[in-house]
Amino acid sequence: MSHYPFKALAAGKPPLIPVIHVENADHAEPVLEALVAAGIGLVEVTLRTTAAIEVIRRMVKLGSPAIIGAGTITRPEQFDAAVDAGAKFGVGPAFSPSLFEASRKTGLPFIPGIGTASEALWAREAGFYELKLFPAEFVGGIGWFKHIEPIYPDLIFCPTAGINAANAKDFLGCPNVFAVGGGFLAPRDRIEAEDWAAVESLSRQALAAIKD
Ligand SMILES: O=C(O)C(=O)C[C@H](O)[C@H](O)COP(=O)(O)O
Repeated sequence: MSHYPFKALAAGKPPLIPVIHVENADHAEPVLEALVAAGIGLVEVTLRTTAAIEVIRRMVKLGSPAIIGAGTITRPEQFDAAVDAGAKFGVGPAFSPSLFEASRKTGLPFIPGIGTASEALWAREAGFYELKLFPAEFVGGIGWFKHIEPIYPDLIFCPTAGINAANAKDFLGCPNVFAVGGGFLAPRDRIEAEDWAAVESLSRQALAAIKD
C-alpha cells in the first residue's frame, strides 16, 4: 500500500483544510455549501463537539465534491464512528499505538499529530508518512520543516494551529508540506453566527492568497 493515502485521496484539491467546530448539526449543510462555493475541497470536522458525527453524516449525504474527514481523533473507537458516518480520512492532534491499530483495522487514512523529530520517527516506524505538525506555529513554524526535510525526506506534513491566510503560502512553500489546516477558513464564531457569507469570503481570500 502507498505510504501516502491522503495525498492520493486529496489529489486535485486545494491544499487548505478548514478545521471546523460545529455545535449545531443544522449548520452542517450551510457551512459546507459556503466552503464549497469558495472552492474548498477538503474539510475536517473536529470531533470536539457532540454533534460532530452527525455533522459528518449530513455533509457526506449532500454528495458535494468536497472530501469530508474527522478531526481531533484521540480514541480508537472514534474510527468506527467516523467511518460509519462516511468520513474519508481522520486526523489527530497526537498518536498512540491504539490509534494506529484502529486506523489499520478500519482502513481509514489517518494523519497522526506529532510535535518532535522523535515522534515523527515513531509514526514512520508504524507506517505513517503523512503527519500533522501540531501545534505548528508553536513547536517550530516554518524553520522546523526546513530542518526536518533532509532527515526524513520521505515524510510529508500538514501543519495546524497558528496558520492563517497571511502565512499559509509560506508553509505551503516548504517541499515537505502537503497541506495546511486551521480554523481561519471557517472560524467558530462565524459558524455560530450563521455568517455563511463570511465563511465563503474568508475561504476565498485564503485560496487567493496561496496563489499570489
Ligand atoms: O482539533 C484538533 O484536532 C486540533 O488539532 C486543533 C486545531 O487544529 C487547532 O486548534 C486549529 O488551530 P487554529 O487554526 O489556530 O485555530
